[in-house]
Amino acid sequence: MKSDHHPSGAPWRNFYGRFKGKGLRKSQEVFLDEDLDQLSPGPVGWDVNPDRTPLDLESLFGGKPVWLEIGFGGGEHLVHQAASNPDVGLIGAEPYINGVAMLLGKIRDAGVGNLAVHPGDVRNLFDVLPEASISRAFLLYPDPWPKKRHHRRRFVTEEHIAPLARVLKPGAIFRVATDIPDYVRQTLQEVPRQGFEWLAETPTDWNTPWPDWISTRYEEKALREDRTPHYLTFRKL
Ligand SMILES: C[S@@+](CC[C@H](N)C(=O)[O-])C[C@H]1O[C@@H](n2cnc3c(N)ncnc32)[C@H](O)[C@@H]1O
Repeated sequence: MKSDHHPSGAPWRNFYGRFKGKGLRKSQEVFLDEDLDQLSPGPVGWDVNPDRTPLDLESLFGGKPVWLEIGFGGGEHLVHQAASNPDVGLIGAEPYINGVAMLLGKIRDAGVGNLAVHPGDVRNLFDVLPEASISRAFLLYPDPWPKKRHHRRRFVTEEHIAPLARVLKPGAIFRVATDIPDYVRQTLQEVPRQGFEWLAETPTDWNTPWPDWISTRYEEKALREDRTPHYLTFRKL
């Protein structure tokens, strides 16, 4: 069933138009318009594809394996992975408009061309990604929703993980980082229910970062506030 998380179904330019005068500096607005026009392969997702034709990842990335980062925040990890893995195509999804602006600056500085942006809710992207098309997914410091009555809004619930599981290839890796012990609990409970196994010793233990890790803005904040990062690795069955 198709979900409908972006009510207007408007083209991406209108999506940005809605943010004009709402916290973005003028230079960032221009920057977004110009850079998204020039960005190769450009924005993806059904906001730019209201007919929801499945994305042709072959023509987007020339047959490279495709990795997905969900909620890339300021984009530091996404650009790092794109720069370190030129033989991979990266897609990042993030509805936070200032985050998209920050990412575009980093893409420009790093000069990476193997990165596509979905400037919106990843659920809209799931609707247009072909089944078993993604080789790796990252969920880094997802919104914690600390109150018990809000736990069902967390990303690691069936609503999000079932469509993620659909688009991942069998054997694909799904990495989750969080500094919230109760988020670890819920992740270990919910993710395996959707057809994943936890690789408890990858990396060596859950307090050791992955070898290719760079810290994100939220991880830096957690460390400053004395919270301990946890790194969980799952494999899609
Ligand atoms: C706590 S921040 C972490 C940002 C970044 N990953 C980091 O570690 O610095 C969580 C991010 O997830 C994004 N997010 C929340 N729900 C999302 C969704 N459904 N699709 C895509 N991104 C989402 C938020 O906008 C926010 O930027």
